[in-house]
Amino acid sequence: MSTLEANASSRTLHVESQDERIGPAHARRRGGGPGPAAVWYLARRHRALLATGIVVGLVGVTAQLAQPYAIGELIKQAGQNKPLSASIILLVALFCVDGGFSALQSYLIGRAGENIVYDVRMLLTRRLLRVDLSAYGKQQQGDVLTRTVADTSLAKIALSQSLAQLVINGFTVAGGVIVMFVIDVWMMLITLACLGIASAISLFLARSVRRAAMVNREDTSQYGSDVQRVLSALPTVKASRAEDRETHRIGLLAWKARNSGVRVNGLNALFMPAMNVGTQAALAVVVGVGMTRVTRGTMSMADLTAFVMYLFYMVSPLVLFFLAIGQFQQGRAAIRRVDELTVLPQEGGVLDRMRHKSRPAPAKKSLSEDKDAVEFRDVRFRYGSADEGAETLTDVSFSVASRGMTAIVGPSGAGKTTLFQLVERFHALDGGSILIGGKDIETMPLSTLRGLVGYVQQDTAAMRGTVRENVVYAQPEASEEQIREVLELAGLTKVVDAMPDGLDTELGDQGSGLSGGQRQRLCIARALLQKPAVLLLDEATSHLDSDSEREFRETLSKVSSRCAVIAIAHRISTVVDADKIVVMADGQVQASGKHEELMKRNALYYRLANSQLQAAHSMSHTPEVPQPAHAGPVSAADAAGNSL
Ligand SMILES: Nc1ncnc2c1ncn2[C@@H]1O[C@H](COP(=O)(O)OP(=O)(O)OP(=O)(O)O)[C@@H](O)[C@H]1O
Repeated sequence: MSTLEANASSRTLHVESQDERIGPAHARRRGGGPGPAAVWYLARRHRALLATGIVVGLVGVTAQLAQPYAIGELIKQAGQNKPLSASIILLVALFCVDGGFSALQSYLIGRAGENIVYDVRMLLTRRLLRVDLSAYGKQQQGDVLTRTVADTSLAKIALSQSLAQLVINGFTVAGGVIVMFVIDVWMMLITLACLGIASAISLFLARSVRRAAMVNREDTSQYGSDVQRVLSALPTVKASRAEDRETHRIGLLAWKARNSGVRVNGLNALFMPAMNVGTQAALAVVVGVGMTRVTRGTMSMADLTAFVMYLFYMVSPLVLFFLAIGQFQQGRAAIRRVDELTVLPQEGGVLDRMRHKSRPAPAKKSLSEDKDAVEFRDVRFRYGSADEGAETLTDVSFSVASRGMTAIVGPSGAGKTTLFQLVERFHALDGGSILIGGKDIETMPLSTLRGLVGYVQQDTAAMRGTVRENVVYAQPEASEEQIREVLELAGLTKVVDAMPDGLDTELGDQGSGLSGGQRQRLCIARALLQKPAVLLLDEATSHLDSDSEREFRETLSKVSSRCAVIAIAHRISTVVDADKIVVMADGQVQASGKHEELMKRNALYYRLANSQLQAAHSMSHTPEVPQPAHAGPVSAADAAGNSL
């Protein structure tokens, strides 16, 4: 492990140990409402570095403030023909302290900022990877990305640079004010009155900037989400000739973001004039009143000159101070957006994560042959709340033996995929229970559960990376021999051997570089490598040609002698040999049994199977399948959309 990796991982562990305290704890502290201030919590952990940076900056500012005095002394010494060496050394020392300390301050504040943004991004990464899928499904992916990348950067600037600027320039202004008070109280009160009005206007502007910045962040995020939506479906956009339509639609969002950005800039731009008008007014009044008092003899010319010099000296820090307020307010808008992401519900809950930490997944993944591998007991589930529609699954009950293949068939939308997702605990049940090896999955740590179950999804998920990385994704420590074995089982050996770099060939996003069928087989190889006790295959053969599917069926029969295979299948050829077939419709189990039985006693199964047998018959001229008395006509929809 490199030093960089070692540092990162030790830091990650440190941050991880504090992770559980963030979010819920803060939400509780504020009465359970939104805005858990996780970002502030993480920023506070770097307060020592921030404070050091600010103190170093203040030393630099003090050295800067002392320079006019040292120059005055030098001129005085020169005027009196005295030796200049001491004054020159003092002046050079002040220059060096000023330069050196301001460089050190920038470095320390920048470092603290990077530490904060690292911690925030690690927190977000962990939380997003453990997010409850139902909650995540409601988010726009582009928006999540904007919050994770762009908003965290803005938060970093606010929590490091802007905060430091506020303190250092605030100190400079306060120092100047005190010196000016010492020179002349009345003149200072007049100055404060003029600057006070300008400051009040600036503070009002700062609040408006924060509101406008929040709107601008949302608009920019919407634009980002839409660009992401279109880019992720670019071939569809092109094939649908939707480029102009999408350009127009995204253009409108870009225009909206542009307008809110212009508003933020406009409000920001008012800062300078507000302060300039204030300082110019103060200067005019100070010079007018000062000259009158000098004429009357109530103020010396030297004091008036010093007073005016300090007034000039104060202008720049004062402007920077208010600019930092504006920048800080923009950052607060970003911080709020990042905080909102940190409170997305997490799957499994704290208890599960604690169990997971103290008790890693067992190495042995086979289930006892005596017990059912999976048992669904009166499972009820709906997406969303009760008033959002009917139940997706109603009282689903069936069991799956620890060896052999169980096929699930049924019309599109019957709830088959949902059933698999419930086994993986992607969503919580509304009623009933699911048992694996006789144990309720709710009582298992997620890592144990998901170690027992291999899942090949309907939309196969290959990733950017090498073929090897894709295959070993769930089992990173797999040996070369094990990888070769599963590639052979999945019928990928020839494909991989023909690739330029074999197993180390790079694939693009979503596994581009492979055909749909090859991607599907890659995902099957990945699931097989895991040696699961239960293998869930969601239409895993839909992209395979007949030869590959036949080979894969042979693989399945080998695999199903070692574990339970549950396959959602849309090909009759995959289903006929299954040890058990479960027929689902409208979220309920209609019937279960073997192919021959169901052909005789279940009308839905008969229709689903027969549509394919008829199609096969018309292609191969095989004898017609006899229709039982109860069977209805086969609709085009049945033939096209059914999972069989
Ligand atoms: N994330 C979701 N949010 C809300 N409703 C959903 C979600 N996913 C699925 N559904 C709904 O749940 C029902 C069951 O969907 P599911 O994907 O389980 O069906 P399926 O039997 O696997 O269909 P197919 O054979 O077409 O894949 C459908 O009516 C679908 O619209």
